[in-house]
Amino acid sequence: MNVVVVNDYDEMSKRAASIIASQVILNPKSVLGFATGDTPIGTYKELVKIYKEGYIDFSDVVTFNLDEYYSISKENPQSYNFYMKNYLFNHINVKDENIHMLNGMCDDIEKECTSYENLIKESGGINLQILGIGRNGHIGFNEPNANFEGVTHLVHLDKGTINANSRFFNSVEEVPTKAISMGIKTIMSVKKILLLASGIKKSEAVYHAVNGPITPKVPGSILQLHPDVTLILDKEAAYKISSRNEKYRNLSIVEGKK
Ligand SMILES: O=P(O)(O)OC[C@H]1O[C@](O)(CO)[C@@H](O)[C@@H]1O
Repeated sequence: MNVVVVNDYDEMSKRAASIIASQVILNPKSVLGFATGDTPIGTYKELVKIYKEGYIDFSDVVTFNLDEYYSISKENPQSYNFYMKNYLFNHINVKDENIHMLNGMCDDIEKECTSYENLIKESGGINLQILGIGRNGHIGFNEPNANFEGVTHLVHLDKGTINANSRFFNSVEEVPTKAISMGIKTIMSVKKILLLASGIKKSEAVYHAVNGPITPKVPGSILQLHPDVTLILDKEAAYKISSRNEKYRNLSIVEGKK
């Protein structure tokens, strides 16, 4: 695992956006995997900025998203479909037909999951997957005790995740209790992973993902077995790995582009 520590959220976002931009510049037909949540919002804003400056062309890029709440319509402002349009897709020249998002209102979940897996395979596989990490160590919506062999499937959300995500809803009762998510096996089959984490609340999860035993109790720990993972952490998210593990004690702070 390649661990990069930057000062703060803004630097994390700029650095992540420049990695995604380079991927697209080097391979305009890239297949990108996107995440949602608070963490990548700044990255998407930076990416839109780079696009508006004329440096990147998304017209041949294909996208897949990690997950979607079940059952929620794509027009619902709490949906990840809405989020992606709002923060990214409405502002860049990615083609609608190249955007793939899970349908949180599908009638047949099994069919939805199988066809999503097939679409990923037909696209040639994901070149670069952006990941966040939950406070409980989840990646995508693969909650603790997730099956490491799992592909896209219906997930029952953990109480901790429901509570953490209630900040996006009017009340905790409104948070969906289920979601459809790429599985751990789907995530592990991508070519390159960029995991972003910011803030002290992520510090424990990051520590266990990077330094702990590889265990379904911390789904993110499986990433230790992936051949090409870069973590971009701000100082707070890196706090526990750098204070508890000699190997990471002297991680240098990489100055982001101002
Ligand atoms: O960035 P946040 O809001 O802390 O969420 C962490 C992770 O949880 C999810 O929202 C669940 O999929 C991810 O998209 C995200 O990376």
